[in-house]
Amino acid sequence: MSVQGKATLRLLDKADKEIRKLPRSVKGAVYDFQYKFRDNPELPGLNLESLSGVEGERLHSARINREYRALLLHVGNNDYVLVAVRHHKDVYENLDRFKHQINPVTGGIEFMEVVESTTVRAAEPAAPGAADAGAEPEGRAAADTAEPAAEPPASSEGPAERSTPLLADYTKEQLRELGVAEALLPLALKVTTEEELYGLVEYAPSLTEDVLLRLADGNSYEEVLEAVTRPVAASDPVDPYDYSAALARPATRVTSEDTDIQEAIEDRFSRWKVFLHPAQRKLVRRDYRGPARVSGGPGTGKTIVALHRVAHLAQRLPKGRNKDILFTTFNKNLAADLRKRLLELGGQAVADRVEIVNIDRLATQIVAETGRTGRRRWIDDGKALREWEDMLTELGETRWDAEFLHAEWNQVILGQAVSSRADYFRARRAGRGKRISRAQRAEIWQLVERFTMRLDEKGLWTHRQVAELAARIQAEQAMKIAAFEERQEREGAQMLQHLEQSWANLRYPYRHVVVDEAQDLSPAHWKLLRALVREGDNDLFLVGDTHQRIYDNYASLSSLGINIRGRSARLTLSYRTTRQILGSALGLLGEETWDNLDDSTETLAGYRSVLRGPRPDIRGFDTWQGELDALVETVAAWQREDRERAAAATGADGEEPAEQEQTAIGVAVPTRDMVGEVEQRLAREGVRAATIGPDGPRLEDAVHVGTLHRFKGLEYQRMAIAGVAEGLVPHRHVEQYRDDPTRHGRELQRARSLLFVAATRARDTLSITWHGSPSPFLPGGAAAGSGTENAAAGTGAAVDGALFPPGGALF
Ligand SMILES: Nc1ncnc2c1ncn2[C@@H]1O[C@H](COP(=O)(O)OP(=O)(O)OP(=O)(O)O)[C@@H](O)[C@H]1O
Repeated sequence: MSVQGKATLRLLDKADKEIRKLPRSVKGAVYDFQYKFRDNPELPGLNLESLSGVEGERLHSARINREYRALLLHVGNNDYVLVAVRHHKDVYENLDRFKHQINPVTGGIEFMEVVESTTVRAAEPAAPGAADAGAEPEGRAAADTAEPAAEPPASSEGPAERSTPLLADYTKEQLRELGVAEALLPLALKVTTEEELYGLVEYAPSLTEDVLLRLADGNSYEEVLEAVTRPVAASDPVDPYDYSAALARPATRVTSEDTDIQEAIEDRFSRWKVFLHPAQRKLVRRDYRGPARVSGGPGTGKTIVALHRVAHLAQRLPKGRNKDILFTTFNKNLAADLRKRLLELGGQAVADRVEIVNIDRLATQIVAETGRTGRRRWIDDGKALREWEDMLTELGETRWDAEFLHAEWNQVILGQAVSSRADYFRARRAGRGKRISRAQRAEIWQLVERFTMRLDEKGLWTHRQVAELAARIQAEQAMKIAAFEERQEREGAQMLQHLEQSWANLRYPYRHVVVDEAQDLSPAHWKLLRALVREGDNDLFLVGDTHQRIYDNYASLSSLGINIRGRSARLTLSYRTTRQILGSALGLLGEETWDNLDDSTETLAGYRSVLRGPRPDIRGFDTWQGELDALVETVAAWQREDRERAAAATGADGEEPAEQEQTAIGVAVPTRDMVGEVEQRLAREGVRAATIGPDGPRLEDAVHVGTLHRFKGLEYQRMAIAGVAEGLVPHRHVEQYRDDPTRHGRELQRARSLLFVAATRARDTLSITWHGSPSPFLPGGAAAGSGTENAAAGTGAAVDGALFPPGGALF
């Protein structure tokens, strides 16, 4: 080791959590320590030494202050990785419990603490004096097990159950093949209770944690191998002694910048920015020979992958000032959020190269630039339908009704970006029910032409119309480019002399297009995006989940010139939702099948979480007023609890809690009227509330109230969904489509998705309530869990006794 050289000091996954839990004064000392260490690790005051005292051992300790020590792995040269910060009393005894290895399956560096008495260890804070209240998932998990309504404590199990190890069906060799850390194998095969298992995985490497919880969930060896281990296995042979090579592998979850440690100390650290899961990292960095798609259940980090992908592509652009990357999504407020987060992730240099705009706005800009249309006013579907009705009345037309024509125009003509009568004769009408003849198609086409002229004359248009027009404009542009390039190839230099300026400026606007929330885009949107970027390597990158489709847009990408075959991947580990919420939310999806944006089906197989918390609470009331009263009480109680927890986290010496996170609470209801009522009631009880509008929440620091739609893409620690009643979820108006089974089925599926989206916004706590009769989407037991308006009667749902009940069984 060179004595004069400066050192690099990185932070290993999970060590940041320990730092965040430390009292402020200790954090200050860690802050000074990392500066000094990087400048000169040999500084005498730092006492850098091999922990065992044996020369050449990798695990070192260094002095942070009188009481605390840093545990460091020496990787090679002056490269160190900070793996833990501990009180000195917890460092020097029983050294054998600290283990590190290069995982032979993934090739990543792992550090762990093997604690025999796991149950006790799990309940302790990371270090003496540390505040554990604001802790990240593990901290939450430990606290949550105290809830009486949650899983029964381990001690309630009978002696017979205690003695059978949870993973008795597996061999050491199988666990090893799945990537469980060698040092934890004996304990993993010994644990007999859920508590012990959680104690064990708290300080285990992430892969071990994921594998063990999945097996305990009842998944088979093969399933875990497929869903968890294979996606992160090293692609090259692993040398278990080469720590430098291991440091560079995606499986080593380590920060790259020195400033990351500072951010962890200052509570500005965002894990998503640095600790990508190896499966996420692979998707971000890969070179794709064409369009690629990433799917995955809610909270699996699709948006995070899209953000990193954009930053990765931006960093590889040739020097310049053009915005060569388009990053788009469906909603305006989500585009604003992406802009903020990309800046946070990549800084101004990256943000300057990226156009971030929601898809409809992009379409509007493209149309406006051509000057083809003049000033127009937007109308929504309701207003467009009234225009149809007026037109048919004026024409005395009775063969077709307005509702049918509007749907045909939206779903078939605009929906598939059909731009000529001839194309309409050929258009697929899948999902439209009633068959129509060629002569009838001719009649419909004529009426649609009349209708669009009528809107033109009145200066009106719909978003779908603009998307279709923009797609047409851009497709014409792409054809011109192709013609130009063909000519250029034929005529070469000769042609350049005769170039008109307009031809010389022909180019695709973007080199790369990245799309978030892909499930909600319409065929016209896809046609537009396809024409904005040259077909080729890394052209289009899409992330989305069709289970979360909440607008009436369906697309078959391959029929739109976007071929993702062989370039599709799925993320399966949720970073947002607890296992309990995830299981219940999956139950809301029923037995439906979902498409994969490409004429085939999509599943959520393997979708899982390693976080845990209380089971969702589901309650019924006789009337909406009774439900409202309970809702307000719940929200007030959550706020009280969070205030008390924050107060308890204040150190004994009055020191501020180390991690002060404002608890975010969301309240979703099915209708706009209910939003108003909830907001008023909360305000009356002195709870600060704000509605979520089209641009997002009107106030950050308040309880957010909105319709189910408005919660798309958002995230809350505590989430209440009220009014999940018959007639409201799904809304009774879907019954008007009873005679058209395809349409009816589609409307029902969308309503399920909407409830699924709202339920999966919750991180820790989820409450679902209803009045009258429960929504048919709530599993059968909902009615049995019903209470009455008389307060305490509303009880949590009956709980299945299984250790980790399968998805959907939790209600
Ligand atoms: N590698 C990671 N490390 C830490 N946190 C992560 C990671 N990946 C994602 N997250 C966190 O998980 C949460 C969900 O991520 P994200 O919003 O990207 O998921 P999503 O799949 O797009 O969700 P949805 O489909 O529900 O909108 C966020 O809080 C995000 O910061």
